Amino acid sequence: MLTAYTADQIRAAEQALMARLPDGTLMERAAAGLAACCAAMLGRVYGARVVLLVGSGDNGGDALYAGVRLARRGAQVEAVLAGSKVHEAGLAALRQAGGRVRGIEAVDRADLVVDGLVGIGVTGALREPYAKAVARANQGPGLVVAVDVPSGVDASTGRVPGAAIQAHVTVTMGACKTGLLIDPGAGYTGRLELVDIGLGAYLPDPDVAALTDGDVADLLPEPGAESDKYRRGVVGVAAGSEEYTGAAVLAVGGALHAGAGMVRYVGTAAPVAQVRSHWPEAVITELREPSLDGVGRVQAWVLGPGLGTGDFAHELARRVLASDVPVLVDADALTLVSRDPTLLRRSAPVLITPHAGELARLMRVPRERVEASRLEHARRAAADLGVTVLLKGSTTLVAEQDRPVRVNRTGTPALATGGTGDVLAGVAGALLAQGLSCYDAGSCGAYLHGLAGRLAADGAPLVTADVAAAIPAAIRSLS
Ligand SMILES: NC(=O)C1=CN([C@@H]2O[C@H](COP(=O)(O)OP(=O)(O)OC[C@H]3O[C@@H](n4cnc5c(N)ncnc54)[C@H](OP(=O)(O)O)[C@@H]3O)[C@@H](O)[C@H]2O)[C@@H](O)CC1
Ligand SMILES: Nc1ncnc2c1ncn2[C@@H]1O[C@H](COP(=O)(O)OP(=O)(O)O)[C@@H](O)[C@H]1O
Ligand SMILES: [K+]
Repeated sequence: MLTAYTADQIRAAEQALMARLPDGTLMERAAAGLAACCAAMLGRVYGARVVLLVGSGDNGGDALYAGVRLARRGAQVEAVLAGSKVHEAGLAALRQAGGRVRGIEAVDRADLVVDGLVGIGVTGALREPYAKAVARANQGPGLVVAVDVPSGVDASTGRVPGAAIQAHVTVTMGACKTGLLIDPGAGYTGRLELVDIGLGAYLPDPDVAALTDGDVADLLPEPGAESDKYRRGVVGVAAGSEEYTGAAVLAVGGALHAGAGMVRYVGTAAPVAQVRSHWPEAVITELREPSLDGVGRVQAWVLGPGLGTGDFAHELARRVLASDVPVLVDADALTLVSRDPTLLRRSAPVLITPHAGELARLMRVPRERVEASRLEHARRAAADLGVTVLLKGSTTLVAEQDRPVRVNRTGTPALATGGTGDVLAGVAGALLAQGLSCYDAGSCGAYLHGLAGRLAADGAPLVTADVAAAIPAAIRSLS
């Protein structure tokens, strides 16, 4: 599990650790790790042009001391001092090692730019002259390594209120910061490198966490010798309509490939015909009325993809949500729920799977506000609605009250294509039916969906149905 922390959590841990160590030890460790990463990025240090962007805090100190180490290995190190003050001891050490102070134009000929403008101490949008320095460094020819956090990214939230460094690599000290995993900040981070400065024992419970292959492999249920199709979990899919038949096919496809013992599909004539021809293994009930009578027992429902938002869909949604099993609420069912919040009054678990626009509608706020503060809105929706929230997007989040928000890191922009959300609903629904909690089903579902998206795309545009078909390969790739 990759765990991440807010700036306040990191500061508290650093203070506890620092109290036991001689002054300067942590910065020394940070600088040593940073210099090693810089050297690896450069390949050859001797003769390389390294430009340090130095702000007025300890983030600048890290950059200066890393610069000292690189200068001693023969790099030509230049420091651009952008702050109202500077870490004086660091600057003196750099000068002694042969480093020089230069103007911002130095970035135009840098092989490597080290962004030490600001780290966890940032407040609000970058001020001048930092913002101009950032714009110039982003346009320059050199590789860019961010110290601790790309300057301009809020370490605790991932918000980017103004200019920010676009890093190729971010070398983060002691522990990962929340803002490096959450968009928009995650999009500025590049590859993430963690330098161990000995903080581990002092860290509290994480703010957010990202699953790894091993975590997902451990969480996924494995059928045992005593399994039968009912014990493995039956997932009900209430999706599709006369107008939208494809969503039903994709959601059932996702569920079938994610290990459900059986999929029961309910829908009207047109989607029933499509589901029947694509998936002979699904057990189908054709609905003339919005009723679940005679459908048979399921362990979890997937409700909503392509369902429509008329009276028929509303009544079907009401009946599904009146059941006593977990329900995944997606797409059109989210529209129904935002119109009629009483639908969510139930005691069994609910996993909602909105994208930013759907969550904005549910929370009655502008979409841009959700996009800018995804973490805050996912958390707030989980608390206000009393449900588990899977907020889709370039980094998908799974929020549940009193748990670290799970961030999915397997996604790929190739998934930004019609119908992939329907597949995800089926996959996560199948995991719910197999007994995973909403929190685990949502986060493992997003993880497998992302891996499957990568496998299906393999460097080219993907066809959505291939994402469902690639779920078994994604599961195999975990071990
Ligand atoms: N503590 C430790 O043990 C360790 C800490 N470590 C390192 O220290 C870093 C934290 O250092 P920190 O606390 O000095 O804060 P930091 O991020 O340098 O920024 C503060 C300065 O930024 C400025 N500033 C703020 N907002 C701004 C804005 N919008 N636009 C422009 N400027 C703005 C503000 O300047 P001022 O307004 O005072 O001129 C303030 O002085 C941490 O990220 C890690 O790299 C590691 O070495 C490991 C050990
Ligand atoms: N840029 C991106 N990077 C990674 N994943 C993405 C990106 N854009 C969209 N996705 C994923 O693609 C899926 C799209 O789902 P959704 O918005 O419901 O679309 P649809 O309704 O067409 O199925 C979600 O799982 C989302 O997380
Ligand atoms: K920085």
